[in-house]
Amino acid sequence: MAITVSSPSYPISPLLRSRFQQTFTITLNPSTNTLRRTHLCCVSATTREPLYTSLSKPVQSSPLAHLQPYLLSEWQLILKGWLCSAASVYFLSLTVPSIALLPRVLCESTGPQRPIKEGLRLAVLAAARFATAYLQHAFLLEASLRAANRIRVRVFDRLVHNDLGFFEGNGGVFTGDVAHRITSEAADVADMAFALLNTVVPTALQLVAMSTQMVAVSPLLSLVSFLAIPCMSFIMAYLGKRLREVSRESHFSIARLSAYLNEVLPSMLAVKANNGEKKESSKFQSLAHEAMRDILRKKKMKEFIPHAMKLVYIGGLAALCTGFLVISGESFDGTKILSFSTALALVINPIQDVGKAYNELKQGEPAVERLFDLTRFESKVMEKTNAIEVEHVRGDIKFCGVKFRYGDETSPPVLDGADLHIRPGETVALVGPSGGGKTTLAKLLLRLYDPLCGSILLDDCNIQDMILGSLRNHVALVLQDAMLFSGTVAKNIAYRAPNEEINMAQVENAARIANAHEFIKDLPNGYETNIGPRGSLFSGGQKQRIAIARALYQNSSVLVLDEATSALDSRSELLVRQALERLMANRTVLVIAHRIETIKMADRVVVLEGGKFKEADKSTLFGANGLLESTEQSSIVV
Ligand SMILES: Nc1ncnc2c1ncn2[C@@H]1O[C@H](COP(=O)(O)OP(=O)(O)OP(=O)(O)O)[C@@H](O)[C@H]1O
Repeated sequence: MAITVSSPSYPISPLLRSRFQQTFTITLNPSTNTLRRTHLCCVSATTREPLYTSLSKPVQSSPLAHLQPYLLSEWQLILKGWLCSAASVYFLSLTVPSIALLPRVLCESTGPQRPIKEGLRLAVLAAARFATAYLQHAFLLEASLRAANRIRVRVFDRLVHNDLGFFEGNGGVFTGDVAHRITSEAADVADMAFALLNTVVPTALQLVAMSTQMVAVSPLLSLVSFLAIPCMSFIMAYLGKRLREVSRESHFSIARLSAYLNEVLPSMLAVKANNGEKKESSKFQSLAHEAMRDILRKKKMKEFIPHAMKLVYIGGLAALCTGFLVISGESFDGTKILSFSTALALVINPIQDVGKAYNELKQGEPAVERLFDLTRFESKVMEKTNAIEVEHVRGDIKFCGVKFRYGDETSPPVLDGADLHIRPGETVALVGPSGGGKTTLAKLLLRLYDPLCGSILLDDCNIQDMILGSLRNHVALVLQDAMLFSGTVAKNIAYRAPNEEINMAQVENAARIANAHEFIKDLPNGYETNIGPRGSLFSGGQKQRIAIARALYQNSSVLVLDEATSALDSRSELLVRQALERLMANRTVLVIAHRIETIKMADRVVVLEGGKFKEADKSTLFGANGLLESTEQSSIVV
């Protein structure tokens, strides 16, 4: 049974809320009528294109349920922390009567011996209390940080295994937002875990110990004192709800700020070239102001809650105790009063701690939800359980009636029954109008997306039957944007190899063939030079040659090449072209061609238009009149 509800209870940023219309399909378990799964379908308000895939996991009502397994995995540290807390409370409970006795000892003793002895006893007890309290904090802090780190690692691991569609915007989450969740919000989760661990047992122990002392002095007055607690619970519940809302808003504003920075900083070239500095500064200012306002609201609320609780508790307590004392006429001696009030003060402290922990809990809840949201998207590209490892391929590629579209049925198909056979060792140049689906075809060949119908065969084996890693080992991809990572040149060329298995001889050989060795050897540390973020140290042509060296290192039988459109100077162009020719030799190559020379080099040219392939004749393509109609529309650089 499926119900579609229009008002989502699922957390979503106001930014997304304003952009997208959401539809939630809640599936009920037919036998028990209980909520089993939530399928989330987020569609664009304008195109109605789905932006989320379905949620895969049963709904867990409480963020604490998410945290539980990670905390349990740190049980040894938690146990140590709680044992230290028990010891700390034990020393505290010995300290309280000693403090109460001290004035009498001072008044009654004739020599210095007894006060010194009592003073020393108190000092030892206080030192023991502080030492055990410190160890309690240290163990619990380590447990919560380790648990949060495990969550962070797990979330990232799920994230990198998501479909490419998730990162291409179909997940409805901006990359800056993702980075914010994994860094800053995971830190909030650690604070929340610590607050919980440091409150549940230690506070309960201290409350029990101090209450016992109070009850021992005056059971009735203690009972009256505890009556103030329910007043506090109401206030705490109300303020906690408010804090949760305020906290969620502040998470969203920071996430927006982070997403903005993530977008604008790598695009500084475009900003500067378009005189956009002022515009971007004012955009940042407004987002930063929004974030500051929301954070301030959260911080004020956080500060307010423990004080409000303390005030309510002490106020209620004073009223109740005074009323009780007046009515009952009970009287206390000095020691009893001191003992009772010390214990009472030490009850107020943990109650205040409960308030603070409640703060952290309410503030951490949205962070837990947002963090675990990232693990809920289910990949559409799934590896079959009986998928096969293919050792060697000749490079025979067949696209058989491939149909594909991004989004739902309302979006137009990018490929519509496309058929193409590329024989082993053949170089096929793919041309066609911009937006015709050339890059999409490359993505399908690497199984970054699956076709809606039809199949893609590599050496007559459906790529959906192959282990994903095995397929991607046999198909190398060289993109227009070289996509280098911060790290050394060697690590970039041998990106596929684990760091410890980099074969330097192969790296150097690949670099030589790719015409990259000459400039690499002149770098300060040669192959060990750090290339800066996204290879900022290199020119466009150098980056392309490193990307070609990377593909050569991979040594796959099939090469998919999205030729760069950006023009290089003639020498650089020649070096890149030579490198490409060497890379393409003895491989099956599908090249998304943007240059006439590449088309001339190819064995065949196919035009991708209207979602289908058409064979083109090279001689007519470069006839006396120049370019054919189809190439005129395409992005061929002449
Ligand atoms: N991740 C995506 N989500 C939704 N639509 C997409 C996505 N990627 C591409 N498209 C759309 O699919 C169509 C084909 O895009 P594709 O990038 O494959 O074209 P192309 O032929 O490579 O274009 P160009 O030559 O300009 O690079 C375009 O209409 C594009 O808007």
